[in-house]
Amino acid sequence: MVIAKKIIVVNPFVGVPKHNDFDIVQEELSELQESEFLAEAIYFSVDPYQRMKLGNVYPCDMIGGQIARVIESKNTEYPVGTLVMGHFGWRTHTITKPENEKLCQQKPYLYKLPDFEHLPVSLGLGVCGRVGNTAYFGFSQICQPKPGETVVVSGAAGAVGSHVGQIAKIMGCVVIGFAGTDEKCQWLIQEAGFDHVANYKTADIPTFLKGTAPNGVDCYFDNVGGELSSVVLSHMRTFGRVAVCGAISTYNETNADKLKATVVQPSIVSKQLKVEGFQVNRFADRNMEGIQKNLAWVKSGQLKYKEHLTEGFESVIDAFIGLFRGDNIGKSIVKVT
Ligand SMILES: NC(=O)C1=CN([C@@H]2O[C@H](COP(=O)(O)OP(=O)(O)OC[C@H]3O[C@@H](n4cnc5c(N)ncnc54)[C@H](OP(=O)(O)O)[C@@H]3O)[C@@H](O)[C@H]2O)C=CC1
Ligand SMILES: CCCCCC(=O)/C=C/[C@@H]1[C@@H](C/C=C\CCCC(=O)O)[C@@H](O)C[C@H]1O
Repeated sequence: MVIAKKIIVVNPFVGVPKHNDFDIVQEELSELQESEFLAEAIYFSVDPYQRMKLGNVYPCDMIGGQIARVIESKNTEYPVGTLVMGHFGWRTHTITKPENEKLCQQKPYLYKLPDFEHLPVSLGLGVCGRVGNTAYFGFSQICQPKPGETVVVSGAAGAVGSHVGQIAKIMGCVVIGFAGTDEKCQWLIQEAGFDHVANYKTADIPTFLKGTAPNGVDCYFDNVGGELSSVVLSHMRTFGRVAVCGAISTYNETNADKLKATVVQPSIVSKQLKVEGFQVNRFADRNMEGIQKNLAWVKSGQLKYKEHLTEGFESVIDAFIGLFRGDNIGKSIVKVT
């Protein structure tokens, strides 16, 4: 009999998640039924949405994607040795079957990894997974960029942001990024090929934008929301497009006054902006197309990736808290064993 270790959340998060919001428990797994398989976790994904998408019943299992290997199987489509991406949560062992898709909010719930050749399988959680698809579909479909246009990316040194900026360069745009440390800004210029960057914690943002986007911003890919985004909106060009991907600056906010909308409507009306939120689930039926596109860019060297790797099952809690301290450059992942 297999005993799985899993992380549960014991109470709703208040403000930044804390270690004592979590507990580690064991679960006895039953025998495999027809069409089920047993998967063993290799890497966990660490993502901001995990702060926002738990249900109303506590304790509950922590949600999350993982790369896992099939170690026992009663499903011919998923023989022993198959590598999968699955939304199994933070747990070492999982018994599942493809039909469980209907029980999961995340789409797709489960798929076999394509052949990454010499590249690490952990890329299936980042640049060649749903995060990569967030960048690829979110930017290309929502921003509809054209060569020569000026693109601003917030959260630029993170998993999604660093990817969006590089696609924008591939598409011939001028790319401006905002990140939270000078080290991140340096990496964005030197490695990721951004044209201009600023540390949003220390820069005079209006002056920086006037200097780097004198004719205004055509596309804004927003990962953070809040005040920074209000300033960027006021620097948009007529008919600019805004892809609202996330709002991490608000996820831990407990002061209700700070969650009231800053007045952005005059910018939207006067510049006739198109502002559209999206969730990558919308593009689930094109999941493999996006992965193959990003994989090809990685293989050709046009798309660089960086992973922020933490090791050990239990350390995933600290890696998660670290997202909100800005610990990571690129994709935060945890090697489970
Ligand atoms: N719509 C969708 O389908 C999806 C949306 N998302 C969203 O995209 C965004 C980026 O996600 P992802 O790339 O995975 O995460 P990141 O890799 O960007 O990691 C989080 C980063 O956010 C920054 N950050 C943390 N707190 C704040 C704050 N208070 N204000 C501004 N920045 C902050 C930190 O960087 P720094 O040092 O620069 O502050 C931190 O490193 C998130 O908002 C997420 O929710 C992600 C996936 C799918
Ligand atoms: C106000 C809440 C905004 C949350 C925005 C956000 O981050 C939404 C994300 C999910 C998204 C998760 C996608 C990629 C995560 C990659 C790793 C993985 O687990 O596969 C998608 O599931 C729909 C949004 O809910």
